[in-house]
Amino acid sequence: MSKVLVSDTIDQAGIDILSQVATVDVKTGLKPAELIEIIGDYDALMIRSGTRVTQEIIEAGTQLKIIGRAGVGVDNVDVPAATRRGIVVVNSPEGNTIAAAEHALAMMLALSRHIPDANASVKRGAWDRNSFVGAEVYKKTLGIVGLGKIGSHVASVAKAMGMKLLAYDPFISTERAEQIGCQLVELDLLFQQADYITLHIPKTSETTHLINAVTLGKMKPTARIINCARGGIIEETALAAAVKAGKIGGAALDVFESEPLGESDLRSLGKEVILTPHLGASTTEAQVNVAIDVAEQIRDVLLGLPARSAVNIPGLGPDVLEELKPYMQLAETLGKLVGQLAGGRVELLNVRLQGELATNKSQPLVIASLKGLLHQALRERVNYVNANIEAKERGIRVIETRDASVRDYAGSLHLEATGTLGTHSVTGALLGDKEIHLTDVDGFPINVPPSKYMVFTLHRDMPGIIGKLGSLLGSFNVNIASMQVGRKIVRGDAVMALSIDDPLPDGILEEIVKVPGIRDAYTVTL
Ligand SMILES: NC(=O)C1=CN([C@@H]2O[C@H](COP(=O)(O)OP(=O)(O)OC[C@H]3O[C@@H](n4cnc5c(N)ncnc54)[C@H](O)[C@@H]3O)[C@@H](O)[C@H]2O)C=CC1
Ligand SMILES: O=C(O)C(=O)COP(=O)(O)O
Repeated sequence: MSKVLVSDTIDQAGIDILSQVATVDVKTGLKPAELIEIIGDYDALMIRSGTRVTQEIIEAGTQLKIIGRAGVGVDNVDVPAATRRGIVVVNSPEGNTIAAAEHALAMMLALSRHIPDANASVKRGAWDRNSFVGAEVYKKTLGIVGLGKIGSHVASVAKAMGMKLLAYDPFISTERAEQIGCQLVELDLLFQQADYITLHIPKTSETTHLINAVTLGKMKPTARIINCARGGIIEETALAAAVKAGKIGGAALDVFESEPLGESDLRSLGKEVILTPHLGASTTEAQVNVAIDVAEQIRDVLLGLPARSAVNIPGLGPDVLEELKPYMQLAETLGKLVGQLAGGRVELLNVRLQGELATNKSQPLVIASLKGLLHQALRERVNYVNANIEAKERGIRVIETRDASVRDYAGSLHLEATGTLGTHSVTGALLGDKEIHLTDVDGFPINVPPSKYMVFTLHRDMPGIIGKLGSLLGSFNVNIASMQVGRKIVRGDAVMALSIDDPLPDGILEEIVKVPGIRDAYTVTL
């Protein structure tokens, strides 16, 4: 039975799902050294933001197949290191969207009305109404940095509260922003005009310290900043200094450069600064959502199925996956076949999407083709996660082409591999009930479903050759399940595809090519 380590607090609903397929150990608060010591026993690791999954931990996780982040941000996981090792990293992109957006809105209102300090003063026994006169958000300008899932929900609620919305997000269109009721502007303009600035971006090299002494200087002295995205987007010492000097109205922070927050100037600031301990996703609803979402993906991957929200398998979102799954199986089979026909070292793989398939996303099909191609060399060490990297490291160039005009089948996939021993090509399509069929080998039309063990020959189309091959294989006790010949012209060159029940015993290929008329023979395992 597989073993899963849960190293941060997650909802029981997730544990229940994992327990269907694995032994689950919940061990929270582990020190890095403790995690390194035990991770080698586990097939999967489930975390939240509390565990830093470093390269060292990934390398110690020799059995690891998947790292599941029960939440959105994967900045605490060394994703490139996981990818190199072929470990899938999954998250829950939508499970806590509402929780995080509502926390940002709550922070904005709490900041405007001094709720935390007013509450504390009443609890201390005071009745001080003068110190806590607030400001309305109605008709104020909210600047949203990052108009993704959380930023968009913040926008729709803020709009309903009568706020004017500006947004900065270089990756979304003006139309999309307008749909949400936001005016897309440059960052400087947003900084200059906003009364409230809320951050909903990932932490990347571009966004680290996006809010610093210089950018703070561009804001209104009354502006209030909310960060429920990631610590480190704001330079905390610069922010604390700006608040202290009255250069900025205030800030509400849920996330910090280093968590838990240690010694910090922020702690000593007054009612204009509100701090919460990374609570954005901490609602009952969100925790159930993310735990189920990620536990299901871990379960699926441990059962050998694909994950729907893998962050390190490009182009493999749930929508794409559902539609392309049968074609990915086709691509992988064709990749295995063309790799074995090509033999030797493959230097170039041409992946051509034909017919209806030409309008589809090609990336997952290229990855699946490469996975198949590299299977011969790497066996189960190659997967959807590392196929691209492994191919690059082996110097395999990949060309993707599309040809919508090929109409032999609704949609077909053509792979051509060129290597040290020459060029081979195969084409396949899904027929009937999505059954894989090989429809072309080396330019010769055939129509056979692939089987585990196959033999292909290139020969001259002439009487008697099929009989000779049949009796040769019979004499070695090789049972032929099916046989088909593909030819372009009568008595020209032809290809024969044979399905056999067992692997071809050693030494027989050499006998096959001795049959007069047979020029080449290949045996493949699919
Ligand atoms: N405080 C908490 O507990 C939580 C924090 N988060 C964090 O909130 C952030 C946003 O999450 P989602 O909305 O789900 O992500 P998302 O991926 O839906 O949206 C992020 C948006 O930021 C934009 N963006 C990327 N780089 C940018 C840049 N340099 N400048 C401006 N915009 C940029 C993207 O185009 C995208 O539209 C993430 O950092 C996530 O980790 C998420 C959930 C809970
Ligand atoms: O989902 C995210 O990105 C979060 O920041 C939530 O973090 P958490 O799961 O509460 O540790």
